[in-house]
Amino acid sequence: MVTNRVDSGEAARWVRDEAFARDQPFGPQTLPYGVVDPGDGPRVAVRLGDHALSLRSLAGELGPLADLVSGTSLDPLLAATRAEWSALRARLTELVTGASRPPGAELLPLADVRALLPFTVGDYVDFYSSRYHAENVGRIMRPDSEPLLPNWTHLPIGYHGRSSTVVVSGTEVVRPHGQRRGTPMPKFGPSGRLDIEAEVGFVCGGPLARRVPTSAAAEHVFGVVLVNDWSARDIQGWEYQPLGPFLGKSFATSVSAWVTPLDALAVARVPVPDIGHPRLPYLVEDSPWGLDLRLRVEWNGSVVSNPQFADMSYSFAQQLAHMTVNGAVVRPGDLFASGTVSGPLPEQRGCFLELSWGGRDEITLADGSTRTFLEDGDSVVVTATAPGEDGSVVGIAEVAGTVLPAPPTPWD
Ligand SMILES: O=C(O)/C=C/C(=O)CC(=O)CC(=O)O
Ligand SMILES: [Ca+2]
Ligand SMILES: [Mg+2]
Repeated sequence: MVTNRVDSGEAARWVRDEAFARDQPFGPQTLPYGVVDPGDGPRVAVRLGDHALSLRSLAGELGPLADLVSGTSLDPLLAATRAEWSALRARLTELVTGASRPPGAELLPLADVRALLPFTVGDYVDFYSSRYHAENVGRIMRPDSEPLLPNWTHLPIGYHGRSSTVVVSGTEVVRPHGQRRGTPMPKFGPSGRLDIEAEVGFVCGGPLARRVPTSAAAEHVFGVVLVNDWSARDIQGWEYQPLGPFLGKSFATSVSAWVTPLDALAVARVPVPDIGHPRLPYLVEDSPWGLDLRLRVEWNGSVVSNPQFADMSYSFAQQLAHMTVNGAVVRPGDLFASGTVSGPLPEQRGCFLELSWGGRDEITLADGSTRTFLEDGDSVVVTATAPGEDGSVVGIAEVAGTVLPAPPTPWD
């Protein structure tokens, strides 16, 4: 039995003040959705400071909207409409900023719950929409060619990934085995160049649709998560031509446990950098907007990079329009990632391939140790913040992971 941990009788507001301060990244201006299990089963919740507020426990206050959040995943909520998402958020904002506690409201310390993968991941796509990342990777991996191929400025390059290996923040990541370059035979064994990619993921919702125009993208995107697209660069470097990444990226992709609704990011809208030439009509937006999300990458507790999502060259509306322009459908639960977020400055690079320039330059961590790629036992945490209303800060929940050693080779 879960006890209700809110002490009654607190003045003014029914939730502890520290969860409410407007400069807290997870105050009432944020209210991201997730699924937590305190030990007696999962329930949908919103994060408030360092607590999870169970929405099942607020059913009596939510009217017909309660059905969207009374189960054990966000799937029914994602399958609803933007009007319902906005109505639910408005009602929750009222409830969490109210003076008195709704009867039975269950507020659980995050330290006492397990946060689960909050929705069933449908199709997973990974884009490549940072010009800085694409140019850097081109220079590192293909030093004798132009860094950008001619198609890059005309379409958001992407590939279809593996949704069954999308895992929630905190899940340990096992170093993968695979083939890498070797003469006369390729080598096989644990990856020696395990890397991360700091990205922003868009969680789809709303009615099933195809050929989504840029103007309708917000009807089909519920919110955002942070993504770490773990990448084995030696496996990738040998296998990726001509069809793109395959086993070098399909072993694990981590996402935040909390989905920040687009409605929480209204103040964070920023223009998308100009691509330098006209776009084809299906990629034109009246006023293309990206998001001013400021990412932070920590490697074993040392901050090694601060990528800015505002530097991305394609908006999520253009990515969704492109993904569906051929008649492919988008469904609730589909996830598309932005591509590695990198900026013009070295300290804004969103992967270790770039930060170490292909393994050439060592990165020094706070404990004095040096790295190029990940070692067993290393941990990476990516966090982000965005500007919110009235000078507040909106937090985008962390995506964290620790590397476990590779198991024995399959024939050992
Ligand atoms: O071959 C290349 O240029 C590199 C491709 C990637 O690493 C693909 C990828 O995951 C794209 C990204 O996250 O930006
Ligand atoms: Ca990626
Ligand atoms: Mg991956």
